[in-house]
Amino acid sequence: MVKSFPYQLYLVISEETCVHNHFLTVAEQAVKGGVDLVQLREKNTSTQAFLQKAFQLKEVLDRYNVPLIINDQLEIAQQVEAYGIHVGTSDIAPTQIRENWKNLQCLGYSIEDIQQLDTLESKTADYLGISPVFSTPTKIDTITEWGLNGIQQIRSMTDKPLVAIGNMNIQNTYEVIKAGADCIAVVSAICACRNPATAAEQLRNEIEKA
Ligand SMILES: Cc1ncc(COP(=O)(O)OP(=O)(O)O)c(N)n1
Ligand SMILES: Cc1ncsc1CCOP(=O)(O)O
Ligand SMILES: [Mg+2]
Repeated sequence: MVKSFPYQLYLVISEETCVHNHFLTVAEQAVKGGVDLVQLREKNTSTQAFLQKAFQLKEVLDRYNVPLIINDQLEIAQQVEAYGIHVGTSDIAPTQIRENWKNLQCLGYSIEDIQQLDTLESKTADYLGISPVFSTPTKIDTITEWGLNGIQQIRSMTDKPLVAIGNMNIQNTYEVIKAGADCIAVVSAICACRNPATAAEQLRNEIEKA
């Protein structure tokens, strides 16, 4: 379990969302621009291809001491010795993950409705993903669009680190941090840009203003 969560700019990446550059280039440039945590989220690849990408990405991130989180897939996360895993309500439960991965360092769990906060699964997580803060075409199978009020409400109910995800960009980062998020997570705001380093730098500046 992580004792602290010093991360503020979290890149959630897949090969298909990287429009202009190879995903490994995007990850490296984003880290140079200020990303301090990266999640590999491959939804449309075979297990074998996911595993290969995870090894490749870990090799890049290790050079910069940036931790790797794997989306959904416990076996892949363990095989690549990732820093952690992120799961949601339709995935393997956090309590089950803890039982099966003894030296897991960081477990992220998506919060999709307010009742979930008062569950053992949420309490087992190291950070909570506010999912989504704003609706986004990148993930359409969502339940609650939390908005700024939702962040404030969740902030008042838990001391866990809160990661804001869903249509996060340089226009809304400042207010989302002010509302109580500790970290922002992005796909398109970095992966769809021609210059991932500049995109990350601009997001970082907004975080630091708050
Ligand atoms: C940081 C972060 N927050 C939320 C999510 C969404 O996870 P989940 O609800 O399991 O949905 P999928 O990503 O699996 O489609 C996330 N991946 N990362
Ligand atoms: C993975 C995920 N979980 C909640 S919203 C989302 C997608 C965020 O993508 P974008 O940053 O492009 O809106
Ligand atoms: Mg999931």
